[in-house]
Order: sequence, then C-alpha cells, then structure tokens
Amino acid sequence: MRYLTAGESHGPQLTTIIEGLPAGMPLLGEDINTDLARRQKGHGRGRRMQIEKDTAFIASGVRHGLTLGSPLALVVENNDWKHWTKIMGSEPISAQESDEVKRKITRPRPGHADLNGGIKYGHRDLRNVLERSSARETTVRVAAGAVAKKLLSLLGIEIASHVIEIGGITAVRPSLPIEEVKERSEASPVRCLDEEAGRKMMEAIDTAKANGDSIGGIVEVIVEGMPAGVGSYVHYDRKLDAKIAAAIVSINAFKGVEIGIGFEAAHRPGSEVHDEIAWDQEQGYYRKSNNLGGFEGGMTTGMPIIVRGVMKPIPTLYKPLQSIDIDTKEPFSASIERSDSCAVPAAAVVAEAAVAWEIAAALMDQFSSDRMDVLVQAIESQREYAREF
Ligand SMILES: Cc1cc2nc3c(=O)[nH]c(=O)nc-3n(C[C@H](O)[C@H](O)[C@H](O)COP(=O)(O)O)c2cc1C
Ligand SMILES: C=C(O[C@@H]1CC(C(=O)O)=C[C@@H](OP(=O)(O)O)[C@H]1O)C(=O)O
Repeated sequence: MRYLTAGESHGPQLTTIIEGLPAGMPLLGEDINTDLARRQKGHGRGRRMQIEKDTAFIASGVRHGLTLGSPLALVVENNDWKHWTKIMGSEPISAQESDEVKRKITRPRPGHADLNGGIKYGHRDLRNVLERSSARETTVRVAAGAVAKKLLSLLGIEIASHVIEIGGITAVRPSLPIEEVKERSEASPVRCLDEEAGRKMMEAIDTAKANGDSIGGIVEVIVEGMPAGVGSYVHYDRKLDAKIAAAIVSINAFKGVEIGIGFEAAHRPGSEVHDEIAWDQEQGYYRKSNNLGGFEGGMTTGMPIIVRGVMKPIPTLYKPLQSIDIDTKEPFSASIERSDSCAVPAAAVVAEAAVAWEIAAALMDQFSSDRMDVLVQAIESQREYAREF
C-alpha cells in the first residue's frame, strides 16, 4: 500500500492518491473529515485556520460507501486559493507584471526549507519552495492516515494521540484505557490528558505569542490491538519501528523520535529496560512491562505501541530573525503576516496519522489481500497463531 500527496499551500487544492487498499472496506467522507477537523484545532494556531474548513472529497475508489480496490483519490480544497489565483496560477505571467504581483520572495526564513530548497531546485523566487514545504501538506497526510485508521479499526486495532510536553511544561501521564485517552485529549484545547499541565501549556503559548516567539513540544501516539510478529528483523528497511521513526521525523518541524522509554534507556541498567515474557491461556504471550514500546527486533510484540515525537518551535516568529536577501546579499530582519505560535496539538493528530499509515501498510505487506473479508480473517488467524505458538 502506498500514497502520494500533491498540492501547494495557497494553490487550489491538496490531493492524495492511495493505492493498494483492499476492496470491500466501508469508507465514508465523515471517517476522514473528523480527523481533518481535529488537525485544524488546538490553542496556538494562527489565522489561516479560520479561513480553511478542511473537508475531503472522495474523487475515486469508493462506490456506495465501500472501497473498490482501485486507487482512492481524496481532494481537499484550499479556501484561501481565491485570494491567491494570480499569485499561484499555473498560466505564465507576463514579463510586464511585476515581481510584486507574483509576491516573489528573495528573503529566506531561518528554520524553513526556503534557502536550501532554492539552492537545490534553482528557484530564485523562494515562494516556489515554501508553497510546497509548508505544513499545509499535512492536511492530506491526515486524510491518508484517517483511511489507514479506518482499516485498522476494522481489524480491532485502535490508535490515539496526546500532548505530553509544550514549552518545557510536562504532563503527568495517567494510565488510561485508549478510549479515555481519545476522549480526554479531544476535550483539551492542547490535547493534554493532565488538566493542570494543559492550563499551564496554554499560558506558555499565550506568553510566547505575546513575546513574538513560538514554542515546541512532545506528542505521544499509542496503538493497541496489534498482533505480534508484524514487521521484520531481516533487513534495515523492513523494520517497522524504523519505518515509524522515519514517518515521524518526516513531519514538518519534527526533530526526534522515541519508541517506548526511548532515550531514558541510556540511563537504566538492562534489568530495568527489557520486558520479561509471560504467557497465559487468555492473552497468550505478553510482557510484564512495556518499556520497549511494543517492539523487539523491528517487529511488534503485541504490547501497545508507544511512539513519541519532538516538534521544534515554529520557525516563523513575530520577533524577527536575521537572514540574508539572496539578490542583494544584504542582511534583513524577517517580517511576517501570519503564523501559528504553537502547532504541537495539531501535530499530535498528524503523528497519529503517520503511525497509522505505517502500521496499516505493514499489515497489508505481510497479509496482502485484495479483499477486506480475507484480510480480517488473516489477522484473526495471526492473533490465534501467535497466542498458541
Ligand atoms: C501542523 C503544523 C503547522 C505548522 N505551522 C507553521 C506555521 O504556521 N508557521 C511556520 O513557520 N511553521 C509552521 N510549521 C512548521 C514548518 O512547516 C516547518 O518547520 C518547515 O517546513 C521546515 O521544516 P523542518 O522544520 O522539518 O526542517 C508547522 C508544522 C506543522 C506540523
Ligand atoms: C495551512 C496550514 O498551516 C500553515 C503551515 C505553515 C508552514 O509554514 O508550515 C504556515 C502557515 O500558513 P500560511 O502562511 O498560509 O498562514 C500555516 O497556517 C495548515 O496546517 O493547514
């Protein structure tokens, strides 16, 4: 199973094409739109989110609520496009029309793809870089992730996300059933399960914004119900934990990833890291703890998958950073019109989508099927087999 995305931040639309879904999977627009709306929320988002009302149009691959097995195309229109038709149009623009009409950019923003992207593709109008490097693209990543989540839920696999840190304020993570993690994170404007910490996070976002600054944080994704033995140890590029790590770091502004206790493993002796193996009739094999976050040897253990990702502070600041104009080579202070001051709560939804996609793709790799009913059977058999092994 694979997907591609296309679209510029201020272009007419964002598109994703998903290939390899089984036929006969129930899928409705609302399965996708719920997650698109979740991604738009969160304390600290900027004015663009008031313009957009992201909804997916299912352009192909579904008929009467069921997937066909053919490519699934999803389209999300940019409401902002109507203000950008001239600037972002695909028709050539006349030589008479000024760079101002094109809103040409020659001033790369620190922390963005602008300068490196200009050098790589030879764009001297850096708008050609930023339109695609923008995290607006995460809209359709979330749409693809929502489709993956639907597939997983039909296989008895649930996924949730929440925020565990913003701007140095850390939440106490209560041990909760996954349904409650979903409900409580949804009820919080910063997707935090710890109400007290959530309030402080909001204050920290407001303070950063008032100072013209931005803050980052840490999100956590939890997956329950995965059968054991998915992924592989035989090759670097078949290890499922490695694929998940790459998917997390591929999200705009994500700089690190942890699986299970992650970097904490460096401080503990082996006896306090490795999870002892046990077996009983009802559960089959299980681990007495889950420090390794559901993975050993690039494969699932059947325990919950725990993945964390760290997001750097948003790079566009109202307090301007210094940079160099690529035409004049003169220094300047970057000024901005609008930006998020913190997008960590929104990014939790993106991280959830990224993990859901990798897990669904790994299942489709290993239990490849053109039919949803056959896939359901295959996963059930794997669970039974792993229990009795
Ligand atoms: C959901 C989300 C929203 C974002 N919003 C903004 C924003 O409003 N302003 C900004 O400068 N960066 C924003 N970013 C981060 C930039 O897109 C990102 O830092 C930039 O593309 C450079 O990529 P890199 O940080 O991965 O190197 C956002 C990221 C995410 C995940
Ligand atoms: C549009 C989204 O996020 C955008 C991501 C982004 C960036 O530089 O990454 C910059 C801002 O865009 P604009 O310059 O249009 O205000 C954010 O609003 C979105 O999340 O849907």
